[in-house]
Parts: sequence; structure tokens; C-alpha cells
Amino acid sequence: MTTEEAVSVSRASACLCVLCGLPAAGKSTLARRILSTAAQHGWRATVVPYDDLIPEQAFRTKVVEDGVNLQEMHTEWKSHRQAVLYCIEQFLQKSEILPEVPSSSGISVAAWEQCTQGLMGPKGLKPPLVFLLDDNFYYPNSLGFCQVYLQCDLESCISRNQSRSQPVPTEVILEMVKRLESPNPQKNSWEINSITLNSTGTVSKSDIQRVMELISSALNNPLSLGEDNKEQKDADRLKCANSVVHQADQACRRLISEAMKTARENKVPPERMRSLAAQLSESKATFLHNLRKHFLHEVPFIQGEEINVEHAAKRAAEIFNDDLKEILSRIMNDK
Ligand SMILES: Nc1ncnc2c1ncn2[C@@H]1O[C@H](COP(=O)(O)OP(=O)(O)OP(=O)(O)O)[C@@H](O)[C@H]1O
Repeated sequence: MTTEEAVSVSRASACLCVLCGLPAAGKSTLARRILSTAAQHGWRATVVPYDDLIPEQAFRTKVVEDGVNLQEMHTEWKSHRQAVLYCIEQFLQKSEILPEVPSSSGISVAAWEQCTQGLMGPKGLKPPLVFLLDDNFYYPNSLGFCQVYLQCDLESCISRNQSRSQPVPTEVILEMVKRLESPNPQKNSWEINSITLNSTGTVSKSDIQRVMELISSALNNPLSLGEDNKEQKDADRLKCANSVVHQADQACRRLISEAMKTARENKVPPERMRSLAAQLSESKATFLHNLRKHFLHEVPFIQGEEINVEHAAKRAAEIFNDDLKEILSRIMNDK
């Protein structure tokens, strides 16, 4: 995007404020202080708690199983994060209704409800709305957007991290040092509303004041990023994947119930019936997981061309039916 495209449109009613920096740089601590200052201003503000919204295994398994494989962890985490961003965008578009969390997204409904609690406000009255995101990889859509980069010495991050009850592995921090880039408004015009706070020492009241001014300025100068927006494309892709998986899930359930009926009619004994149900259910879960992954990462999206969700789901169910028949015939012939 060129600087000309990042033009200012009318005043935004909402702002995304991204807090970035190394683990233990003090993002959550700063977020809590911004929340209380925002409340004093009469603003509606919330922290988007990725850690609560995203299932724990999306963070944990990759670290435990593969050592520190940030690439893999990032891919798994990215698809969940995309679902969270989709919910936020939906909320910003129609802030009178709480958007539903897509059931297949793996996002915690309870955490989402808690995050958005109290944000609707009384009808007619709409004070500025601020979403605080702890996120090192955000790419903004069209709205008020700003970034606070917490600059903290590596040694301080490592020592603060180690004194936490659940520290992240030190290797993760060392890996992130190599990858983390501070905001660069010269290169990325959407990063124009960015400041750096030194969090090696104490974050002062005047630092908080700078953040509040930054958010105000971002609200007054929302970005308009035009059509060719990666984040929007990713959101569309997620929406499509969720629809296909949802419809395929329904179709697979019907196929499973037919298969169970066939087995019953063929007098398959109860123990084998239980095994059949378990195998079919496991096979369906794996199948849908892979289907979702396929739609999120592999299906090419051509601009202006819509994926035919119904057709895709039907085709997926046909493929699942082949697996199902195999399981059914194994169980029946074993009888
Ligand atoms: N400016 C500061 N000076 C000293 N200690 C701090 C400062 N900011 C935060 N801490 C302490 O450092 C630890 C990590 O802080 P915090 O949880 O805010 O980091 P974080 O950047 O949100 O970490 P993560 O990204 O891993 O969630 C906490 O124990 C917190 O009390």
C-alpha cells in the first residue's frame, strides 16, 4: 500500500491498539493501565485475551512436541488468531449485536463474551471503543489503528519471564529477538500511528498519557486501506472455510447415522456397534480438521470469484463417505 492510499477518512468510532514487544516486555501490564485510564475518559475499552480465546493446545503442543518450532506454532496459532480478528471485525461492523463465534473456529465463546461484556453501551450513546491487542503480527483493516512497541532489554525480559509461574521457554524469546521488527512507518504506511515505550524501566504516567494521545489521534485519523487487503482476504477465507466445514459436518453426521442404522439392521453386536461409533466419530473429526486446513491454507482464492460452499461441502461428504464405507465394511465383515 502506498502512503496516498493510507488517507484519512472520517473520524472512527473504534480503534485497535496493538501492543507489541518481546515476551515479558510488559504488554499485559501496560494494557491494564491503559484500560483503567480509558475508563476514566469514559471510553469503552477491552483487552483481547488471545490466551483465553484460543485453545491451549494451539500454543502448547508445538512447543512440547517439536522443541521450539516457531514456524509450526505460528501456523496453528495464526488460523485461530484469524478467527479472533474476524469476530472483532464483525463486532466493529455491527456493534449493536454481539457476533456469534463460529462453532468450528475453536474460539472460546465464554472468553469472547467476557471480552466484549459491557462494550455495547446504552442505545444512542457511543463513546470511543478501544480494542487492545497483544500481537506482534497484526495488519490493520480500515479503522483507527495504532501500535505501541515496548522496547525492553533482552536480559530484563528473560529474567521477568523466569520469575513468572508459567514462563515461556527462553529459546522462544531468543528466537523472537531475531524476528521481531519494531514499527517502521517509513516502510509500512499503516504504521504511521506508532510509538515506542521503553519498558526496561518503570512505565511512567506520562508514557500512559502518550498512549492515550496516540489512540485519540488514531481515532481521528482512521486508515482506509483500499480493496487489496490481506487481512480482509484472510477473513473471507476463514468465513468460507467455516461455512464449508459446517455444512460438511451436517452431511457427515447424516452419513454416520445411516451407517449405524445399516449396522444395526445387520445385527452387529453391541460391542462392535460402540467401536463403529467411536471409529466413525474419530474419522469425521480428523476429516473435518483437514478439510478446514485445506480451505484455510491451500485452496486458491481468486478475487471476485466466490467458492460454491454447497458444492464444496457435498464433494467433501462424498470423500468422507468412502472412508466411512471402509470402516463399516471392516466392522461388518469382522462380525
Ligand atoms: N516496566 C516494568 N518494570 C518491571 N517489571 C515489569 C514491567 N512491566 C512488566 N513487568 C513485570 O514483568 C512480568 C511480565 O509482564 P507482562 O505479563 O506484562 O508481560 P507481557 O509482555 O504481557 O508478556 P507475554 O507477552 O509473555 O504475555 C510481570 O511479572 C510484570 O509484573
